[in-house]
Amino acid sequence: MGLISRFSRTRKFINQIRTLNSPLISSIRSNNALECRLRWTSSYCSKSRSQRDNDIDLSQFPAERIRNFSIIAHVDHGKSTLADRLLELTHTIRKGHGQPQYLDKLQVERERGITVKAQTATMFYKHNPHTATSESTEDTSTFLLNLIDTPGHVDFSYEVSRSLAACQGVLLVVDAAQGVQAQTVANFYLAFESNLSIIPVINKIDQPTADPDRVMSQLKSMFDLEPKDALLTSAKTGQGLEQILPAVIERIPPPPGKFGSPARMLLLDSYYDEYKGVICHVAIVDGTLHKGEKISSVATGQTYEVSDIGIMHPELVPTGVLFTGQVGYMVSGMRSTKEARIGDTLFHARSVVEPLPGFKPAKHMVFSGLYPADGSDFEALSNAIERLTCNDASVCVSKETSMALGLGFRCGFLGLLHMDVFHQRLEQEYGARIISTVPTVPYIFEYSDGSKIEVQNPASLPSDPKKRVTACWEPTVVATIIIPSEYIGPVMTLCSDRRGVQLDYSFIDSQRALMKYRLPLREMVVDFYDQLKTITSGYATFDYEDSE
Ligand SMILES: Nc1nc2c(ncn2[C@@H]2O[C@H](COP(=O)(O)OP(=O)(O)OP(=O)(O)O)[C@@H](O)[C@H]2O)c(=O)[nH]1
Repeated sequence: MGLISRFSRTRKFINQIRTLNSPLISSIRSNNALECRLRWTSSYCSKSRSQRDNDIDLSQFPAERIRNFSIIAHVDHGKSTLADRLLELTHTIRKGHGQPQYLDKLQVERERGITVKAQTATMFYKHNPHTATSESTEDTSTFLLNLIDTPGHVDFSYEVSRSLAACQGVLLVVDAAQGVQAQTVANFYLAFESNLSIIPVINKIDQPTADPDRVMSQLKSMFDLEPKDALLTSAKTGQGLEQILPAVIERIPPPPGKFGSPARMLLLDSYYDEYKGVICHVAIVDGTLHKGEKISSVATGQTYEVSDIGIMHPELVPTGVLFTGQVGYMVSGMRSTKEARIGDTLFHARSVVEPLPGFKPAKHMVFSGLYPADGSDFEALSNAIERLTCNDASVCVSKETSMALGLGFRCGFLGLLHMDVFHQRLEQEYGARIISTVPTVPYIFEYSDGSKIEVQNPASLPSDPKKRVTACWEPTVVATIIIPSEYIGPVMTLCSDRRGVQLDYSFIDSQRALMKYRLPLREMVVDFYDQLKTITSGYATFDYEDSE
């Protein structure tokens, strides 16, 4: 379904919700919250804390017995289903746990069947190097595997690049019938540029239209990945899944790092939990971190005491310690997620360490105004936005006022789907009732005196009779489009109608073409994706990145 039509469908849904009366909304909201709380508490309380602390001895897992890997793919090629099967295979979750796409925890992810937030799960797996299959043989060693399930949609590629920083390898999942698609290309290059080991997995081989040989030759011609290295699987029927974890262990290197050095870790993600406060996901690059120790932040210079530390197995399981190469969570008395800056280096207080490279800041592509549906609800909306941005730090927020709508906020998003998901989460998780303005893209204006200004909202362009606007720049993106060859003509016409400039044009096999265009972002924000899907009968796939 087109991005924009998904958007308009949700708007319709939002309008329907607005017509519900507020006591009903608040009762739904409190029931949801209660249900989540009960689910969490029952799994958490099923064992006592000390029992769980003692259950898992992480000192058994030196770096050589750890593998950190991510699952990357185009939208809907089966990442989350595959992640489920691997969690079942390693007994991390029960088979038939009655909750498909286990790691897609948000309500919006379940309703839309998409992943928007990367999730990590630690698994333990007995591997026999001689048989390359596992379990119950004598010469086995147990490995600790950290699996990171990532979103497929272009708007959330920021989540993918962050996840890859904690990994040494990836499973590149490709649908056996659809073959390589636009986000397969984008994700492959993210992994390739990070020097990660890439294991191609051709999934959905159970489909009648599956053609693994064609996909293998696409992988060879586009990415130089050898056909013999591809694993053929069906996450639906379970076929071929037994080869995956042995391949992860044998083909992905263990995490590097210095065991004896002071603790140094990368802050991968953070979110706010009502009971525990700020929970940070960290990758321990060097050294060991125990509960009770003090850590400092390179970004803020603040020092904190670690009050809880452990792994996601797949829920939070305290272990009291994390060693070099391990990925887990840490609670340290940070009061808000603003203190937990994603990409920050945390280290043993009073030690001297080299900061880790961190991440590029998220780039906001579209902006929109958010106003309370009822003007008197401004405070409630303000609270809801503040709480949600604690769990989605990639949104930027500033206050603004509109003549018609009163006091509100201008928010920057990574793309239209991200904006839509943020709106939906505000309504579903925080019961906010909002009116949002038409999305805009940021323009840069230059004045006759040489000064420049970035304007996200046309209404806020200052008019100063003493200064003349001499130049104006609009943001552009580089779009990658993959289409069956019969649609090349109409797609070229669409792109040139939208002021696109062709940058590349090639064939990925006898039936499919790959085109690259530089396009003004504004053209895409309107209805480009819907048009593209319409003129290609839904066969086009599309990805874009900022062209600067
Ligand atoms: N026939 C078949 N269907 C599959 C297989 N694996 C996954 N699916 C289905 O494909 C659809 C998408 O699967 P997901 O696991 O949600 O895909 P995803 O890549 O995680 O999707 P995003 O998170 O949105 O990027 C679901 O309806 C799955 O049931 C498979 O091996 N065979």
